[in-house]
Amino acid sequence: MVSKHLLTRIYSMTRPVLQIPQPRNLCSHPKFVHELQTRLFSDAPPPSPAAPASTPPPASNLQSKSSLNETELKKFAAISETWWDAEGPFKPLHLMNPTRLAFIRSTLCRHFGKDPNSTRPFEGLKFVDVGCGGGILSEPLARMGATVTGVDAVEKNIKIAQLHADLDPITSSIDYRCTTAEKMVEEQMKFDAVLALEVIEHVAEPAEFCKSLSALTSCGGATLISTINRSMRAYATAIVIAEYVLRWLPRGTHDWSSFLTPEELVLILERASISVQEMAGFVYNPLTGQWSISDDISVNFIAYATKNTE
Ligand SMILES: C[S@@+](CC[C@H](N)C(=O)[O-])C[C@H]1O[C@@H](n2cnc3c(N)ncnc32)[C@H](O)[C@@H]1O
Ligand SMILES: [Mg+2]
Repeated sequence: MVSKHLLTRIYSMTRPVLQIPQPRNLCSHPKFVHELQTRLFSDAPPPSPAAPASTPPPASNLQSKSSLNETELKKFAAISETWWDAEGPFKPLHLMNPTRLAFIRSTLCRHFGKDPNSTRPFEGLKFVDVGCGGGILSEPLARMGATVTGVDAVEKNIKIAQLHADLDPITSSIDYRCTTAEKMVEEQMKFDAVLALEVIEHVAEPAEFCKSLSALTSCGGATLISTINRSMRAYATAIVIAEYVLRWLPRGTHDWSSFLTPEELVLILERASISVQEMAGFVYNPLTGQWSISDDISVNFIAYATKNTE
């Protein structure tokens, strides 16, 4: 286990050389709880009158509840052509895919009473892959028999996803759309399983986003969300090592302060009427170059949750 002290030393030694941004230390801020609540729940009550006057909430909290974060979307638009380059910026997702698919297959087969040994266990089920990017996840889900809708806010991603899916008759059935979860809620769309993998850390309003995911999930359906923990270890590995040392991802891909801890994710899902049933970590072994499922949720983690009945 890497100590916080050691990480701090590595950080202070490498920061001037690699020009790594300082993580915003929200935890030490006296109004941490309120700031966090404002960020997670835009309907959070104001701080108590006894507390010193705070600055007004950012404009985004006062305007629409759109999940779009233009700065984040520009990052993905800039690298959209590299989605299917297994050695490009999405290499970590390509490497992680078999492991996360194993978790999805196992939890969803249990949830829907399907045979995990079948080649097409998801036959007859409707899935939506929110923030599907180039379709790295949508395609194997379609191959496992699901009727898949893939949605992404970046038009270029959808074009790449469609082009790639059209190469195979099985995946060409995927319904790709350039839209958002909240717009699909307006269209009253429902799915047996709603998946948003590695997306929540890039959206504008995580709590509202979860409410949209919940509204898209049918009664008795399942929701799967994966993301990165807001931990010192995640800062050291997912940002410093992945972006600045190994340069797997373009610098600035991830903003540490946008990460959610597993506890925060459980809380915002609970408020969206979704109960987390199981969580697992994904850990990377640099010696084998492979990811595996683990109890260690300190960096990458996934939550399998079910929609509460009304
Ligand atoms: C890190 S990628 C993950 C892609 C895919 N889910 C996977 O794991 O292979 C994040 C994706 O979310 C998309 N995205 C970001 N914000 C979004 C939003 N508010 N609504 C829909 N898609 C969004 C980005 O365009 C990008 O393709
Ligand atoms: Mg990410």
